Amino acid sequence: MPRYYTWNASSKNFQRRKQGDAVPGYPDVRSTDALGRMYTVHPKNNECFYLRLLLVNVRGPTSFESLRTVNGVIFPTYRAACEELKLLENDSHWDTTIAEAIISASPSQIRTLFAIIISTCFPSNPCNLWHKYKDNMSEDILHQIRVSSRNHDIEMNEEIHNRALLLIEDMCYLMCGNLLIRLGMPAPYREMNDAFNRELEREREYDHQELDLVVQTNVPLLNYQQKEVYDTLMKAIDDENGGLYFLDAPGGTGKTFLMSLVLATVRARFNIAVAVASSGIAATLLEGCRTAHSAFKLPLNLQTIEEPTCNIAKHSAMAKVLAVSKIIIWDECTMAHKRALEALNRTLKDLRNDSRCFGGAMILLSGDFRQILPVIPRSTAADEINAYLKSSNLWRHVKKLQLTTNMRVTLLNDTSAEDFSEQLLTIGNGQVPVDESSGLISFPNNFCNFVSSKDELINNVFPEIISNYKNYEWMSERAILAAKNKDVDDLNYIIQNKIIGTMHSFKSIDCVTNEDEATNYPIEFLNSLDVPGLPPHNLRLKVGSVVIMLRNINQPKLCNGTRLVVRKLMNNVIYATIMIGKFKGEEVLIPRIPMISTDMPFASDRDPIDRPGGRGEDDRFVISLEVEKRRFIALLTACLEVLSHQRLGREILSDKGFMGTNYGGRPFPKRKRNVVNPNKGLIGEWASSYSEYKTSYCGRKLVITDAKAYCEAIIGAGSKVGVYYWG
Ligand SMILES: Nc1ncnc2c1ncn2[C@@H]1O[C@H](COP(=O)(O)OP(=O)(O)OP(=O)(O)O)[C@@H](O)[C@H]1O
Repeated sequence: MPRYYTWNASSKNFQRRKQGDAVPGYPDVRSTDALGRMYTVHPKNNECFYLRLLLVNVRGPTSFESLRTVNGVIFPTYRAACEELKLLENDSHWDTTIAEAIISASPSQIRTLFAIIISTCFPSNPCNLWHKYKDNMSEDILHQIRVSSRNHDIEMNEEIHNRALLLIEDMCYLMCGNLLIRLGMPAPYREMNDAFNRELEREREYDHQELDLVVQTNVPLLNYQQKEVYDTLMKAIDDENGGLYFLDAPGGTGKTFLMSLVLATVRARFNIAVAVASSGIAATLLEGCRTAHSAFKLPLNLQTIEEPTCNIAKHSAMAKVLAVSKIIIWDECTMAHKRALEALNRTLKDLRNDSRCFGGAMILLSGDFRQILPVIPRSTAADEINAYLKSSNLWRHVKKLQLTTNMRVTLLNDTSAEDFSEQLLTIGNGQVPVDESSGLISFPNNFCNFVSSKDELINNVFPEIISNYKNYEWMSERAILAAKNKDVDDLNYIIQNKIIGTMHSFKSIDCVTNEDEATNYPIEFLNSLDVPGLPPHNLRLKVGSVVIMLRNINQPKLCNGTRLVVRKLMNNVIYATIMIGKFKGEEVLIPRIPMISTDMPFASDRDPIDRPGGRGEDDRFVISLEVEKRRFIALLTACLEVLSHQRLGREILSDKGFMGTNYGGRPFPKRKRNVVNPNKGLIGEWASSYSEYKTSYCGRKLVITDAKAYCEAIIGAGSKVGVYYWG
């Protein structure tokens, strides 16, 4: 429109341009290269909002009617057309999700899908869904009853539905810690089966004979070091004096083997042993293991709380479990924030009414500090060091146990594997010389096969992918890791194109949860953001694509890091087969899931999966972007990082009212250079003169590397500030 027309403010209409280039064939028409900008519309302005949504999503519409036409059907309203195009979230979505699933899924798969939906997706009327599909979710129970009673005339009844509800409630309790009644569902009738004691029962319902057999078979296999550690731990458990132990062992030395054996020994004696891990994927390696955050109900914002505690009520089932457990094992603890361990310490003291360290409980930490330290977004190396376990006051109580013999190498008897493991240890121990000018290290020549291009890398890792991609065993053995999301996207794109089949596109539905902010954040802007921890707005998948879950939705089966291969793609559900771990080969259904990013001031909903390469293909569903005023500094950081268009950045900031050439009334400092905040390191380079900052910074996207620290350094923490965005 602006190309051919200008707005006449006095007559309030558009008029043809009088200036500009002549348009061949139209003597009176002139055009310019002006770009049009659509007004943002508040969602309450219903049809206008949906019309705008269609305008930014439908390509090449020729009329308003063609905008409302989807797959040849003309819809009566813009809203209906948006719904058909899956641009809007609505409650019927969950209905269609289950309707799609029941075509080919088993009743137990449908129950799991239903439990995931009501635990994580918050449908407004879960009861209706239950009543509509309860028969589909109970068919296997009816079948079992018919077989066991040898009576095929038994019909579906309340008792059978109740059994299905009990199974769903158990799953929901593990997924989100809530009973069905709290999720808007009818409460199942439990006789002796008190829901409160479920947690305790779960920790006790192991096959003790099987565990005994594991212990008898594996204890004689332990090598000398492992046996020594095993005996020390078992003696400490028997003495019941508690203690904090750290099993320091590099990869392959048999940590998992040993810890599994300790867990089996304690559980075989009808005692409780709690196993947790810092990451979902590590949790899949130990029997009955969960993530530490979920089991201990740790706060998510550990970085900002000085003295956190676990969110476990003293009379809850989990409190009982922790109070009577003989040992608590925490795998990959080296990735945990020190405050997580401190929170556990405080909570255990309280729950066990014991002022000793960890309330006198026996804690076994395991991990390898050569591997990944706690990940703290937008932090410096110093922040990570400050957050890791060794900098906690509790560390002085640690009794160290060590394993050094690499069992993988010993068992394989492979000298090249031995060399590789030694090289890894040398790097991990910091013994490889660092190049002083670049701060980088060089790999030894025989460290690995070096390649010169992405194509060569792909061909080496995925040779003959066209004929091999259906072989899940082959696919599960290989992956390419990349440090940057952009590289992951590029690699995924190339690899997916090599797979035969139709590419399906799953687009997220992004919105601001606070409707008042809706006009400040147009949907196309939200779509353009690439938020850490969330899948891309347009997730493209093929049957055969390898994906990685980004969220723990059904631990330990479906957790952050689980690799799956896509078997079937439907509009609302993905059928996938688990490729690794204890549940390898199991088929699962993954619905679209609302996701809210805690990493940024955005709340975003997307499906949690990742493509071959590393980051994880999620099909994201709804991104609700929540911007809180008190977190606007973080938003600024986000804007500075993600906006590639200066004008857009400038407008957003000015729309919010934090635009200006000074900060909180103070003039912009011009004289300092390389300002260093003692806590944050270098936070930005300041110009020495007005003309220098005008010329050298003009048009740069990332003048400020850490907006929060920057603002705090200038006018103090917590102050209201505005950051001028030069453009
Ligand atoms: N004593 C043992 N007897 C037989 N096999 C063993 C023994 N110890 C370890 N293994 C085997 O060696 C391999 C490596 O052990 P494990 O996975 O427990 O090591 P890890 O220290 O946990 O390694 P990572 O840190 O890489 O996960 C496994 O296949 C395990 O079954």
